[in-house]
Amino acid sequence: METMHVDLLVIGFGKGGKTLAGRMGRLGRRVAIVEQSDSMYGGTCINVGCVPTKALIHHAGERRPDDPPEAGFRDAVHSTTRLTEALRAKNFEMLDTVDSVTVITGRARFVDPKTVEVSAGTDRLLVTADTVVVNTGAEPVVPDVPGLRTSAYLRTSTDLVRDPLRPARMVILGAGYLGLEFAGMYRAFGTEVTVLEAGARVLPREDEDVAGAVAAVLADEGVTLVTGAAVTGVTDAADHAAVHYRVDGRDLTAHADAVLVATGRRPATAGLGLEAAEIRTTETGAVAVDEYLRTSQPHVFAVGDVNGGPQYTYISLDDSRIVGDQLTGPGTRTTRDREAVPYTVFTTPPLSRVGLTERQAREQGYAVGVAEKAVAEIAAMPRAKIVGETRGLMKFVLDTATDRVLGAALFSVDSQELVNTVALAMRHGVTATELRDAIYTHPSSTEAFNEVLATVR
Ligand SMILES: Cc1cc2nc3c(=O)[nH]c(=O)nc-3n(C[C@H](O)[C@H](O)[C@H](O)COP(=O)(O)OP(=O)(O)OC[C@H]3O[C@@H](n4cnc5c(N)ncnc54)[C@H](O)[C@@H]3O)c2cc1C
Ligand SMILES: NC(=O)c1ccc[n+]([C@@H]2O[C@H](COP(=O)([O-])OP(=O)(O)OC[C@H]3O[C@@H](n4cnc5c(N)ncnc54)[C@H](O)[C@@H]3O)[C@@H](O)[C@H]2O)c1
Repeated sequence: METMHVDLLVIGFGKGGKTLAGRMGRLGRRVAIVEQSDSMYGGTCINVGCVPTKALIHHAGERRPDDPPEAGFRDAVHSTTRLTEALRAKNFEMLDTVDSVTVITGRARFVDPKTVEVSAGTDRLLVTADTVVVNTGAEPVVPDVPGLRTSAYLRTSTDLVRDPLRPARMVILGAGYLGLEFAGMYRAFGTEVTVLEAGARVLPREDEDVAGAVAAVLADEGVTLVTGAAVTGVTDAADHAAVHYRVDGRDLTAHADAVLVATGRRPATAGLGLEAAEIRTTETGAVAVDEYLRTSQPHVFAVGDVNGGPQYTYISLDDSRIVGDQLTGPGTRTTRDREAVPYTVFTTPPLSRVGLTERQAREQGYAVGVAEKAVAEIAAMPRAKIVGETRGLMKFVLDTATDRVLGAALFSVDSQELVNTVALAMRHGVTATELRDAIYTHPSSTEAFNEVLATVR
């Protein structure tokens, strides 16, 4: 069997791992990065996650009412596929062209703490390394519902972003990020969408008024949202699936050409041989790490979704900064440095959040002030009217004792950009009054802060 030794071995071509591989390779270290699939160079985000979903959502928003749904959808999927192919090729090239970096296509598994076997078909390669970084991402959870796992109509987000055939009817299990983004996007392409959520409401982590505003917009678009739904079984008929569920003591059935599971993603550790390397995992199956992202083996780190942290591309990127700091810097950076990490659910308009919800702030005993306004009523934000997207609301949660911004929920056009300004302000101690009285360009969405932050009560 062939063998090789490297300074750094990265398992999985995700955001954090590829960034580290490039950084260390450019410093002249011998690096190997292993990716199990030649259609995944660059990882989940660019191939089957953030980028294709946001591209499809963009195309859905560009549709005119008289556009034929079938052609529009096919064109959107094809143009998205061209985009992901180009990004994948660029990602591969960015590492492949660094002299000391070797990209290996195959599946990796630890055989002992310092040795990893890579297999591709009948080929085997043994790689030993001084440092190993596990970056294998996460995979969809398929709930144990009778008939679901064997249904011919079961789909994951990965299947859907590559499928040019638009289902006429879709049932989505789960009303989290994935469920709501796909619901809005498919609905805009003309699909009849039913979302079955087990919890009492959509986006259970958000304030009730915010989640309610998102639900109202989706319902207005024609999405059927069922909360408190216990999915009891799936049966395949000749040309569709029947999804059975129980809500408020009643047994109901929804019919679908595709059943999308959007019930969370779990760290991808199956078959990695973590036991052979004596690398500990958590109760949820994530690779256990300390605040420096070191595993129970001091020379092995885990970055990105696989370490059980928040599942966002920019967290995987930040993980790579922490490990990079361990490998070539002062080694002081940790996950505890993270403050006010924002996120966006790409519904239309998008919902962006940072910091505490109003509920959390009250539970934590702050002297809570709330500044809130419906987008349609913000006179100082003509941008919403210019682009014809006046739905949504802006809400700030403030500490009236210190004038600090504790959190924000921005359900509005451009909020995926706005939230970064609020997060930066929170991190650097900019007060609510300063944020309110700052000079913003016109016409922009940010200038809404002048008006909304003046409504504090
Ligand atoms: C549909 C969808 C939409 C999303 N939208 C957003 C968004 O808008 N914004 C955002 O920030 N996040 C979004 N996310 C989450 C984001 O994609 C992930 O958090 C991020 O990609 C995780 O990156 P990672 O570095 O952990 O690894 P990944 O990018 O997941 O890479 C892991 C790689 O490891 C490979 N691998 C696994 N096991 C092995 C093995 N044994 N051997 C070799 N290779 C292996 C896999 O093939 C994969 O390529 C979305 C996710 C999904 C599914
Ligand atoms: N815009 C983004 O940043 C973005 C977009 C998509 C995905 N992601 C990432 O991917 C991860 C996975 O997303 P997700 O939406 O699948 O997970 P999620 O955890 O956000 O939501 C899952 C939802 O499914 C519900 N659920 C669980 N089991 C169920 C069942 N049996 N029947 C009905 N409902 C059920 C839960 O109550 C929850 O509301 C997220 O944690 C997120 O970090 C991010």
